[in-house]
Amino acid sequence: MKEQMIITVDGPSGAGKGTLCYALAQALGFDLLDSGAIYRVTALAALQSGTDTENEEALAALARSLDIRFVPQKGEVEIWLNGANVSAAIRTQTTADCASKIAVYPALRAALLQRQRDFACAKGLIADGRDMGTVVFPQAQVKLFLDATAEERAKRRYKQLQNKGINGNFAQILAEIKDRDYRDRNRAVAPLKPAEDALLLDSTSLSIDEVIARALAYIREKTNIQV
Ligand SMILES: Nc1ncnc2c1ncn2[C@@H]1O[C@H](COP(=O)(O)OP(=O)(O)OP(=O)(O)O)[C@@H](O)[C@H]1O
Ligand SMILES: Nc1ccn([C@@H]2O[C@H](COP(=O)(O)O)[C@@H](O)[C@H]2O)c(=O)n1
Repeated sequence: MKEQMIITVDGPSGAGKGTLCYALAQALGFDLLDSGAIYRVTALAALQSGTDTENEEALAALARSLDIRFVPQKGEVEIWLNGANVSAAIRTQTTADCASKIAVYPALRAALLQRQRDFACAKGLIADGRDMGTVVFPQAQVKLFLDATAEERAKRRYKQLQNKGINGNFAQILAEIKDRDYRDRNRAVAPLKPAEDALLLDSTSLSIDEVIARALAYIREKTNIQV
């Protein structure tokens, strides 16, 4: 059987994981797993259904029951929950905060584990998240940990909002990033941390193209992929 190639990209919010993973998936012709979207969809489902977001077992049961679909559409991937397109609804700050709060629960994480592993395929997979290299795909052939200072990540988010016509509050964005970092790095199960065999890539003073070039160079070094 052909070996399933998996490349993991972990790191904190705003480090540029989504941007890098999309570019790698395009360059290599691999599938893409946005695991954060799965946590966000679960958070949205909890908020919409009135599930108590402090009730670990209720959240795990909800996570097991969700019909989540990733639908490729004109170069983007739409995310559908129980028959509704929730691509925009899962990107709000409220959903992001709720996702990082419920992501601390071991039973919820266990309920989502196989759903993420099922993305591995013969085509190859780029997996974007917090625990891709440490927990979900410890067997991955290439592991990257993409980081940047909290200030730089807040600047990126601020600019991203401006590009959408939204005037964000820099201090608030920075505080939200730090809160999410703290929860993600300090939870008991699957905390955000580099896998022991991951390449650490600090993107603070690198352009997007420089990050992509370094990642591709490392992939060439670790595998027989010619890109
Ligand atoms: N190296 C870089 N230099 C400047 N801006 C960047 C860089 N990498 C990504 N960005 C920009 O930063 C913003 C956040 O990037 P992205 O969404 O890829 O981060 P992320 O790590 O996936 O965040 P999250 O985990 O919250 O989804 C985007 O607007 C993106 O264009
Ligand atoms: N593998 C993952 C991915 C995400 N999370 C949690 O979900 C939140 C939202 O993730 P985004 O990447 O879409 O911003 C994130 O803050 C994490 O708390 C996770 O725990 N594990």
